[in-house]
Amino acid sequence: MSKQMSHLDDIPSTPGKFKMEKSPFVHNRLRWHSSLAKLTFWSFIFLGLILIFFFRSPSSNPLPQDPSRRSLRTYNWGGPAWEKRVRSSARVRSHNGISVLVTGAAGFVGTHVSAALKRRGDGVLGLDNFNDYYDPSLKRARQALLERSGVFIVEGDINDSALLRKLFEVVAFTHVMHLAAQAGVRYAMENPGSYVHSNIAGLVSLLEVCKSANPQPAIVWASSSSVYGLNTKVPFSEKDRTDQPASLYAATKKAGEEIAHTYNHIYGLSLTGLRFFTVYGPWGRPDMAYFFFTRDILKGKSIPIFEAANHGTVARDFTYIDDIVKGCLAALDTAEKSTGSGGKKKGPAQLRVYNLGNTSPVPVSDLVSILERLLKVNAKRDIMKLPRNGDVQFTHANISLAQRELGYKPSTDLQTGLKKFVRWYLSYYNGGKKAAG
Ligand SMILES: O=C(O)[C@H]1O[C@H](OP(=O)(O)OP(=O)(O)OC[C@H]2O[C@@H](n3ccc(=O)[nH]c3=O)[C@H](O)[C@@H]2O)[C@H](O)[C@@H](O)[C@H]1O
Repeated sequence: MSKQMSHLDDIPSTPGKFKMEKSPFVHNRLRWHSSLAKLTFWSFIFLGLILIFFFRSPSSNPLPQDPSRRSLRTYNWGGPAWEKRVRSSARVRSHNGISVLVTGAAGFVGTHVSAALKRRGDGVLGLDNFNDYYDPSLKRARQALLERSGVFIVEGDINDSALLRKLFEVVAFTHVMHLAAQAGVRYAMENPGSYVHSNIAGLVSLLEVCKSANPQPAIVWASSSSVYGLNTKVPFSEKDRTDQPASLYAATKKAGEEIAHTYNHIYGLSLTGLRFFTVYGPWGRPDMAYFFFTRDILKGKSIPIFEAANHGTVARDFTYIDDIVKGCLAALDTAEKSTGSGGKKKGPAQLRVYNLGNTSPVPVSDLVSILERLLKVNAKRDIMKLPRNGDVQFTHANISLAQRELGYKPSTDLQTGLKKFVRWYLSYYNGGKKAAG
């Protein structure tokens, strides 16, 4: 940079000043031409550097502002060796096993579900775009974990229809576990486009390819407890209204449920939406409160704890990851086949929605007390008004439908689940001497 500046400094500021040189006119012209050439040359270099910096550098902000940056990324896929890996990962190794494409496989729930399916002998192929919504090194660590158990994660975006079509050409997936999404309720105000890109456009892109696949797979996908929005009747039942979302995140998940209805109705796709309630546990998401509270309590930083009007309690039906995994597997196992083929519906197909919660909401302040005991550190509590940017005051799942039809029975209370999370957290970050991002 300073070198370029010195070249720029060599150029006189006005041509008039230039003519005042003592050297003869011709010599001056030659000097002028060579200086112009140098200026042009360095300008190109400078521009080139700016462009390289723009496209290559990771954002200094951990949460990128421009969702389209993600779709600008190109991924390498294809070729005989790649296809061999895809086939081998998706190969069913148990009697009556299923072959599942897991989108968002390097994500929190995706990693746990992929590992569980692989353990019981199902074929599993992962797909993930490894975006930098939160520390991608955590996603890479999850990928390494899955690789050791024989799950290959294809690097790509669900909006890449050509890639999705290729995957279905190589493997006749019986099921899709669709967990790729832009998560987080508060971040939706910062980067609304990323929610539309992943949760709406991405879902449609995936369903388009599924509807044309032959055979069509059955699809189980992640909806959210946030679809209950501003409802006040508790516990939340699947029969309750879901037309008052409090965040764009919730609105895109609600839209997903309507889109699922459409693809089920027109093309005979078998679709099951799972409304997850604040899932937590080892290998979790650093953008979630229990995770960054742990990091900040350990650092001695104060943590913002939300409180509703008139000191009202804010509570969540925190649900442990192992319970969620059981619910996901049960949803896959009870999913009926899609009925269409070649993009045409042949008959009515299954369309389901289930709450997967814990049925025992815990105030956020109690969550902090449990963390204090487990970490043996007092938290610096900064009590704040619940922001009006997507948060709802409480969630509480009625799980009787999932209990009846999926045999879903959560068995981990928050104290037990957080103990397992803290053990993982300390060994992952302190064992490896990493700093939590
Ligand atoms: O069930 C879902 O469908 C969603 O669950 C999760 O959302 P939430 O339940 O909002 O989780 P999370 O942010 O961990 O806040 C937990 C609690 O801490 C409170 N909270 C939060 C932040 C803070 O700074 N202070 C605070 O008190 C906050 O008010 C809340 O009461 C997923 O992130 C989301 O992707 C989606 O899957």
